[in-house]
Amino acid sequence: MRLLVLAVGTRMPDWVTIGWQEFARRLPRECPLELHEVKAEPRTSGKPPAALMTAEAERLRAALSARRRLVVLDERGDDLSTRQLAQRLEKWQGEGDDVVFLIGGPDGLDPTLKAEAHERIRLSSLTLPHAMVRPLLAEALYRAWSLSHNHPYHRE
Ligand SMILES: C[S@@+](CC[C@H](N)C(=O)[O-])C[C@H]1O[C@@H](n2cnc3c(N)ncnc32)[C@H](O)[C@@H]1O
Repeated sequence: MRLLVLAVGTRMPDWVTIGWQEFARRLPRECPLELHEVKAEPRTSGKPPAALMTAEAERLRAALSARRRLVVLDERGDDLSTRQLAQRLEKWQGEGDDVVFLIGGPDGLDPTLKAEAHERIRLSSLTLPHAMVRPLLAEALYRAWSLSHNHPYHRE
């Protein structure tokens, strides 16, 4: 199983890239965590947020492969404990599909993408900056993997 994070926005600040890499590189070869970025629509275009999100959704869809489980990161999604996330990862691994985690841009994700997703999860009830979600998600996935594999990073 591959874990792919598909995110709106390129040219992230260094702290985002460093934070992402810090955790993504810890995942083992049999469960790699990869990042794929699509361009955000320029916020200077004067387009309304819905039009910006539609354009970004087209780019996200173009980057999606056919056989994958789609998980949307959304502040209104389901709350998962680390154990629940670990159980999800184990289940997805058993099903054999790659898992794609979608992170929206500054205005969020187009509602049609949210509707298409198999799951919607949140990392907090707070609205987080989209850039910050990347390292937080990488850490959460590494922690969940650690729990499943009895790795000292997270044991219960
Ligand atoms: C600034 S937020 C967009 C907020 C926007 N008002 C909305 O309704 O989605 C940008 C992206 O970051 C992610 N995000 C923000 N807060 C999150 C949270 N608490 N949990 C999970 N993902 C979050 C989502 O993917 C969202 O599309």
